[in-house]
Amino acid sequence: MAVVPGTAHKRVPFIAGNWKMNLDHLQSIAFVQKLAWSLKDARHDFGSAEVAVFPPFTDLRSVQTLISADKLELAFGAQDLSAHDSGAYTGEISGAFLKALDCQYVIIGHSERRTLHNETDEVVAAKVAAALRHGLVPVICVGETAEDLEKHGASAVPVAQLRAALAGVTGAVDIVVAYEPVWAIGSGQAATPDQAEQVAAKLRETLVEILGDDVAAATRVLYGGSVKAANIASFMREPNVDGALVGGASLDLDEFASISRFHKHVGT
Ligand SMILES: O=C[C@H](O)COP(=O)(O)O
Repeated sequence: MAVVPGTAHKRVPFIAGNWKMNLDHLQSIAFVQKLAWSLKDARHDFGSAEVAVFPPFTDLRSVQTLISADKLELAFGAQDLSAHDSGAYTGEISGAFLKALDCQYVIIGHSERRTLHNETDEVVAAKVAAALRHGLVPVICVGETAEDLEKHGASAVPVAQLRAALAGVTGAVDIVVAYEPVWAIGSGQAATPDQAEQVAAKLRETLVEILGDDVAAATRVLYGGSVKAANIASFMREPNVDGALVGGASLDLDEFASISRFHKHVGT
């Protein structure tokens, strides 16, 4: 299969820690330093699994400085961005500013933003477009509520949300898709690996339809929702699950380092 521009990752497994509104900039420095040491001590192969943290906006400059000064192999991104590039949008953060801080990634459409900040599918699509405009890789979150699951089954809402998020997007784009069933987030009740795989496969089919075979084959689809060191290996065994978006467990250094080294659990 020819590798098309924008598909450089070729689905290297991706472990992403979404800190949500936790850890200030001083705590972020200590955490990232310890995480890097812990993975280095364990001889983590960053080529076989990319590890990224998603701190609050106020931490990003500190994380950038540390990663660049110490040449750490960790990636980082923001938890949101504005759909606008600049102007009178008090409190918002432009993708241009994130790019200037060397962010590679930005989470878009997390269910907490959809619910707590009334982000509609249209807003999510505008943010995806903004991320791509600024050379950031959007980590597009989709997922059904418990009610959606009961009414429509698992994949209908995530697939519809992905279609909406990609409105107007074509060609060789670098994106990541995170399937996060809302009922599994922070609940301690993760989806089963089989449930995650079924939805991930549907999401990949949707990517094929919208972006074509090559881009779909190179796009990473993550599972998120109560991922822990104890269950990561079971998700990573699924053919369409390429990593995890981790919330609570990404704040526990040993746990997150262990999730990042999921290979050691495979086959156990
Ligand atoms: O962005 C991460 C997700 O919301 C998952 O959170 P969780 O691992 O605490 O369930």
